[in-house]
Amino acid sequence: MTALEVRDLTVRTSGGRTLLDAVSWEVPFGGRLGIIGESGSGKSLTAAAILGLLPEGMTATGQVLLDGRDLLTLGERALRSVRGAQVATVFQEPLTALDPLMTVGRQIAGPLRLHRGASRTKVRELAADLCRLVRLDDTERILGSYPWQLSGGQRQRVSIAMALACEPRVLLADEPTTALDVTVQAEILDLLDELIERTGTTLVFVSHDLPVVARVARDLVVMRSGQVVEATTVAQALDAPAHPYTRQLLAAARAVSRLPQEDER
Ligand SMILES: Nc1ncnc2c1ncn2[C@@H]1O[C@H](COP(=O)(O)OP(=O)(O)OP(=O)(O)O)[C@@H](O)[C@H]1O
Repeated sequence: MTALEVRDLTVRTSGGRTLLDAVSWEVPFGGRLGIIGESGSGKSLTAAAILGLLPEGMTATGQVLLDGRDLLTLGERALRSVRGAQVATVFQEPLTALDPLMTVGRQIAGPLRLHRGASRTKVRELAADLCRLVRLDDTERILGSYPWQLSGGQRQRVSIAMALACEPRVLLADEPTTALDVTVQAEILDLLDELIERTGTTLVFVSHDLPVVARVARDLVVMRSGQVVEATTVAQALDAPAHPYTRQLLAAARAVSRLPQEDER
């Protein structure tokens, strides 16, 4: 069964420029979809349109079906209860998602109270559990810290903990590891991989980086200039990419040699 489906999603500016052009894809429950494309291809706008967070003046047409319900028809109030509770997000720079003036403990508590209606004591317990889940074992210190007192990797772990706090159906991750150095990036990808597997959360993972997507996604949508140019699987894209643009992305990724070379596989 389909967890999230985007059907003919088209986004236009108030000036009539088409930024997304009839984008369609779907991801089944427990599926892992990667969306890849170069800068400006429309990946982030797709994510924003799904969440009802398009910049002012842009309009979206088509359908965004979550469990069969079209999110594009929902008002702001209804959307707010979808965001976080049903579709959670992790973004590139956790500092923009985290409030610099609030301790990590209070930030993790927010969604737990709002969406899960947990009591104060229960919230403290759940927050500590979540920290351990994302392997922030120095729980008391982490919960009492402000975001700027943590490393980039720790902050992204906190964002992941917050995203998973409400047991969302879909986790939408937009370049979640791009700002991290390669070692930390690998740790965060392994963590995401493990948590997604364990919780059965449906994953939509947006990145410009094919090797990164290949690590966590199974299905793949390749975007260019606001359109889907190829819908395939990661395995197929690595093995026999059909579209010239996908071949180009693969060649570029191989050139920096983080994917097995053709003769090594
Ligand atoms: N606020 C905006 N106003 C006008 N055009 C915009 C705005 N935001 C994005 N665009 C345009 O929409 C297109 C898609 O942008 P989008 O941010 O979705 O690309 P992306 O694939 O996510 O790129 P990146 O990897 O750099 O984030 C681009 O042509 C971009 O210039």
